[in-house]
Amino acid sequence: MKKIVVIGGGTMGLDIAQVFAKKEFDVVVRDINDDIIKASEARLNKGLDKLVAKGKMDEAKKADILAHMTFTTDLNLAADADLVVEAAIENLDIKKSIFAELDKICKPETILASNTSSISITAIAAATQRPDKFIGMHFFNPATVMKLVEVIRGAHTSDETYQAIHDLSVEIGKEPVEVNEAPGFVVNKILIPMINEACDLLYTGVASAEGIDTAMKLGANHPMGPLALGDLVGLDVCLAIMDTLYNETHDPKYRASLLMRKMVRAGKLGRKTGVGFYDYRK
Ligand SMILES: CC(=O)CC(=O)SCCNC(=O)CCNC(=O)[C@H](O)C(C)(C)COP(=O)(O)OP(=O)(O)OC[C@H]1O[C@@H](n2cnc3c(N)ncnc32)[C@H](O)[C@@H]1OP(=O)(O)O
Ligand SMILES: NC(=O)C1=CN([C@@H]2O[C@H](COP(=O)(O)OP(=O)(O)OC[C@H]3O[C@@H](n4cnc5c(N)ncnc54)[C@H](O)[C@@H]3O)[C@@H](O)[C@H]2O)C=CC1
Repeated sequence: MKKIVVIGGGTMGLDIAQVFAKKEFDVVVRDINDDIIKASEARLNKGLDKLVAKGKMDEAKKADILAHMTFTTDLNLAADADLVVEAAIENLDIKKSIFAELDKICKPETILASNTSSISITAIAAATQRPDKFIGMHFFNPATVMKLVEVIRGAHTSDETYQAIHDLSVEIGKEPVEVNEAPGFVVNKILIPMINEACDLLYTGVASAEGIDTAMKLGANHPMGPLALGDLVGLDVCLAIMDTLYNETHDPKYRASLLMRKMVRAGKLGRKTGVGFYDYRK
């Protein structure tokens, strides 16, 4: 495997691309317009500069990573890719339309992977003529730091495709866990309802945001509190995951918190919009 295309240069796409580029794969990041692509490239430069300033990376490695990355709005650059990892927004119809197009553009051997947080791999794969070469490759935020990759088999994923993505995950320094398709897979089935519960605690006035987060940090030894984590993930992503869990199971325990939905409607998505449960604009 040599050339990898990442669809979406947002929170996850940019970090995933960086992980591959660090291991010297040729990576293309594709997003929908020039402004977003420029902002994504600027975020990459800023992030790498920070690592250099902290002495965690030297200038030569930074230059090497940049040399392995291309930013574009042109999906046709995926024609000769060995792998495409999609990290666009958490919406089935959008993912299906992206993969229907990729299926026509990419060479027949290209593996198509989605970084979806919760959506059925089988449902997305149905937009293509190659469901055997379709798989979930689910990274965790921040993807440059978190060790896990959930490797998710859809109904038609071949063993060959599974093995290729398992081996690639090991090659980039991650720890793969094999997962059979189910809404939310493993981590998000547990983690996102916890964030949802934290929203309800805040909504019902049981404790302040700081109080809830401090309680979970000190009482459960979590590295960050659930509300701060919701802000890191993005409340739009959390809400999309809760809605998938609910719509797939109709189990009321997965009903999204009214506060979470209200905040998404208000555009308070967390770090990416500058405001969520906390204010990041300073
Ligand atoms: C929604 C989904 O589908 C799935 C998901 O992703 S769910 C979310 C999963 N993620 C989590 O649960 C994250 C929980 N939080 C954590 O693990 C930690 O708070 C954290 C890794 C984010 C930060 O860790 P921390 O110890 O508080 O901060 P810090 O000391 O600054 O960072 C630890 C290391 O990560 C690095 N780091 C932190 N954030 C980083 C980033 N965004 N980019 C690059 N490096 C980063 C730091 O440089 C540091 O590296 P060293 O160990 O080499 O010094
Ligand atoms: N935020 C998180 O913590 C995690 C998110 N995910 C999943 O990763 C995916 C991306 O999430 P985020 O990066 O958080 O979202 P984001 O909102 O930060 O970024 C999404 C990006 O996709 C772009 N995009 C939308 N349509 C596109 C298209 N047709 N082609 C190319 N780019 C397109 C948007 O312009 C945006 O830049 C989602 O499926 C999400 O569920 C998975 C793991 C963790």
